[in-house]
Amino acid sequence: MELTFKSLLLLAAAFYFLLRITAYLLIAHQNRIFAKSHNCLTPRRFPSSFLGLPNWVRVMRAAKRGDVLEHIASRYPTYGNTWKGRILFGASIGTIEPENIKAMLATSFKDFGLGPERHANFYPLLGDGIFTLDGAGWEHARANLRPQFSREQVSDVGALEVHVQRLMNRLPEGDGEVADLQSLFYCLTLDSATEFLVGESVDSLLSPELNPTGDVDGGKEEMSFAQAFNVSQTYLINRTRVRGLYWLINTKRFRDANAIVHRLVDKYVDMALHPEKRARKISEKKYVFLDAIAAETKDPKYLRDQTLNILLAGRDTTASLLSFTFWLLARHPHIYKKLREEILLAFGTGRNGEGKHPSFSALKDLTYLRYVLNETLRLYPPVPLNGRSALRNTVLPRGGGEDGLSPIFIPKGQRVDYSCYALHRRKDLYGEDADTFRPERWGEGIGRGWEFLPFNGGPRICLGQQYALTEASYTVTRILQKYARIEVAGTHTGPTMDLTLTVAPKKVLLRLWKA
Ligand code: HEM
Repeated sequence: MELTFKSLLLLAAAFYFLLRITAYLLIAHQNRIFAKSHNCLTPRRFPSSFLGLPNWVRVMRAAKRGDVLEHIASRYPTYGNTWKGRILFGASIGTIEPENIKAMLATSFKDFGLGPERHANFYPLLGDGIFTLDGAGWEHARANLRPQFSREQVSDVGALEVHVQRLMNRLPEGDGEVADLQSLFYCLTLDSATEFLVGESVDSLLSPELNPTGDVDGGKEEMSFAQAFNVSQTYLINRTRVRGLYWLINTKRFRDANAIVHRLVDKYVDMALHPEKRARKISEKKYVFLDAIAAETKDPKYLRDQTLNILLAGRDTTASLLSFTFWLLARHPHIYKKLREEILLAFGTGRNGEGKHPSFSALKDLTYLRYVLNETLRLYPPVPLNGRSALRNTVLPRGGGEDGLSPIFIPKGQRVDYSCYALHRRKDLYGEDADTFRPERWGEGIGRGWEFLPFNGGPRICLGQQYALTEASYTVTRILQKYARIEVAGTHTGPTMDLTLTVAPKKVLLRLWKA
């Protein structure tokens, strides 16, 4: 019998599919043996018709409405603290079980990573940096950053005072006048983070124009940086939502925004490579991250990637914490009053030479302030959604079976998502009033383990935790020293939260009174 080209092609295709099916069955068999030997049971199913397409549409609709965090959190009470389903064709596992998160971040750290998808998705903005790398690249990036966060560096509240003072100068002097604190906090954290990390501040709080959306836009390069940074991050989260199809979302707007962000960072990289171009001399006692890595390599792309990753970490997270703190305080006047009493007792009003500026160690003694910040981080963790990918076949300790108490099998390549937003609102962990802002609960012995994770845990725990808490404590203290009372101004319609890689309230429009 003579074989035509067409029949040869058909034969090859059949052989290929047979090989694929055999490989699939073999892997499924091995996985079953692995799961059985670890006593794994199947997690509860999250309904996923049509390969999870309707689930994905629901997420996209919630994102448009601005309530995607609540939408995701609403799955847990119905389907258990760990469930498995499908979203946009792929298998999806979600968990808010502290034991599982602890396994991914600490006890089985080597079995989990950020995964290749995160690297490829974030690469156009962040390149190869601490937020995109696993393994040796991550270890190196983290080792370079560690000296930046020594106690000596982090406790320098004098460096913060300059920027906080500029923020205060932009607050209204007349009693009962309105300010949008959210946009000011984004400028504050950008200014202080650039000074802290690259040795020179962008000084956005000195810009004459601050537009009300939280972006600064004064026509100068550094002014459009904030806007571009927001646009780029919105694209990154949208790319994450379409999973393996992230490469389809690569518009000119995304590329332009990335280019603007890169241009600003390149300016600092250039200064680090040519210190004679610096406007200000940096104290030799100070560790400046960018200068330290520039002494190690002259590769501008490497320097840009490392710097941009840490700027991303430093700006939005602390601005989110500050914004939500004031958003909540304005809605709970008795808590504002109690917190102010603690602050005035320790430091006075700081006005006309009366009282004093808070020191690093004295700030740490303010118990109620710590409770208020913890409670804000609990209800509104700045990084509300996170996840890890399995680097090899592995196991998570909880979620299997109807009672969810048995281990579950996680195959290599599987992503597991966790929501700190939902975890922090679990009623069995925080009580029936878990949705209520009640700082006093932090005096009742809660949140000591893996059920409170605003800064993550394990070897990849946030490096900037102390710096962020110091900046937030200092800023809250200085504002409360000055203002006796705050009130929500006007009613804001539409989505109340902005979710990119971090979450922040859309606006924090407040009226402020000095007396
Ligand atoms: C309230 C403020 C902050 C919160 C809630 C926060 C939270 C987090 C979280 C959840 C992660 C883990 C991210 C992941 O899994 O990919 C993280 C990582 C990190 N954060 Fe923060 N962060 C804050 C402020 C800062 C600041 C101000 C800096 C630096 C100036 C910083 C530096 C870092 C770095 C370098 C990492 C990466 C650690 C690693 O992968 O080894 N953070 N942070």
